[in-house]
Amino acid sequence: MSLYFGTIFRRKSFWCYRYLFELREDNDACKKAQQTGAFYLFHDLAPLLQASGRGYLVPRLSLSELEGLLGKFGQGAQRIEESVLIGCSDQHEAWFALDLGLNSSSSKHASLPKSELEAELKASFITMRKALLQLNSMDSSLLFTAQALLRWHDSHQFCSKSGQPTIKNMAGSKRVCPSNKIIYYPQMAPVVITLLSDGARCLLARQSSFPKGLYSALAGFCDIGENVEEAVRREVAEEVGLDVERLQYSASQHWPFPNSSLMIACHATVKPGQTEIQVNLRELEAAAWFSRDEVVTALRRTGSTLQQQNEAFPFLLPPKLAIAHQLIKEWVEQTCSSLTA
Ligand SMILES: NC(=O)c1ccc[n+]([C@@H]2O[C@H](COP(=O)([O-])OP(=O)(O)OC[C@H]3O[C@@H](n4cnc5c(N)ncnc54)[C@H](O)[C@@H]3O)[C@@H](O)[C@H]2O)c1
Ligand SMILES: [Mg+2]
Repeated sequence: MSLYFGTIFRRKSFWCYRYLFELREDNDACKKAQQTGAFYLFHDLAPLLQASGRGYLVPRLSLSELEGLLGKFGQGAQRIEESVLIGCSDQHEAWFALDLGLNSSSSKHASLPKSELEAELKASFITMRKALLQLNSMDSSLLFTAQALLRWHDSHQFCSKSGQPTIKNMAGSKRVCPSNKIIYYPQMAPVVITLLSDGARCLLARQSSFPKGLYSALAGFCDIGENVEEAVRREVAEEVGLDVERLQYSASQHWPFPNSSLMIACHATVKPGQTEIQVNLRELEAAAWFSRDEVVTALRRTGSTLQQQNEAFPFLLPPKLAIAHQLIKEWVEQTCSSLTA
């Protein structure tokens, strides 16, 4: 079993994109790639991690190590066909993810006992929410992809038209209904996330489910038929009763919660003088304008974790991995340069 320190996930090369495309299209090539590939393990959608100092390392198994492990638990190599392709290295080492703890109704294989697996692997299956606060951006990106794909396969075992079990291709990039040939592809839900500014202040809000003191940018799922601009205007109006004046795209991020979302992050401004917030209490617990100084102080306190949270720090911002954090940081930098210009 080898351990990675997060140096594996960076922008893919041209060859890597082409290789992954080939593996998705060709079941035999994908099966062959498993022989020299590496496997990331999950148990009921929780990734296998190994505590190291203040963070986690992500263990990976070779095919022979995985076969040995399955053998110890009385399962054959056929189980490996449930794995999904999640990436590759520039040296064409393919990476797969396999969940040994899902209890799918159509799976031929039983879920393996978590604590025995953990003892055997000398590592633990940690929920993604817990791991999120301590993983680096490279590892988290790969694990988010893996979890999203594994979750999608688990919940798309049957054709919604015929009711028959669907069949996964080797890479796990699609499922097909054998009776009517309908092809199902993994899906993400588009979500807009907007940092609203009145020039001097930015608007942050919190839901009652957030950790104590945590405020974030306004977020909301796109409605069917909406474009990004419409979704931003609607969400801002629905949640805080304000009109968006100018809108600027910033960046995007795949986010695993609650299922699999594509977060589309934007900066927006309100018309000068039109800043009175009407909080929609069905959606939010609170929303308020924060000055640049207040945000700068809160950013200084926000590491990659929320561990500092306590009574002495009433105002917290999302962790570094969240795109909300990046939006807020960008706004601080922009207001700083406009102040000095
Ligand atoms: N990465 C980040 O920085 C960041 C920051 C804030 C929020 N988020 C994510 O954005 C997501 C959306 O924000 P929100 O909760 O304010 O959304 P929201 O304002 O649209 O409110 C959520 C409600 O929308 C409805 N809804 C409509 N389509 C849905 C779908 N496809 N899936 C689930 N619910 C749907 C449900 O009734 C749900 O209760 C959250 O789940 C959160 O994880 C990410
Ligand atoms: Mg919302």
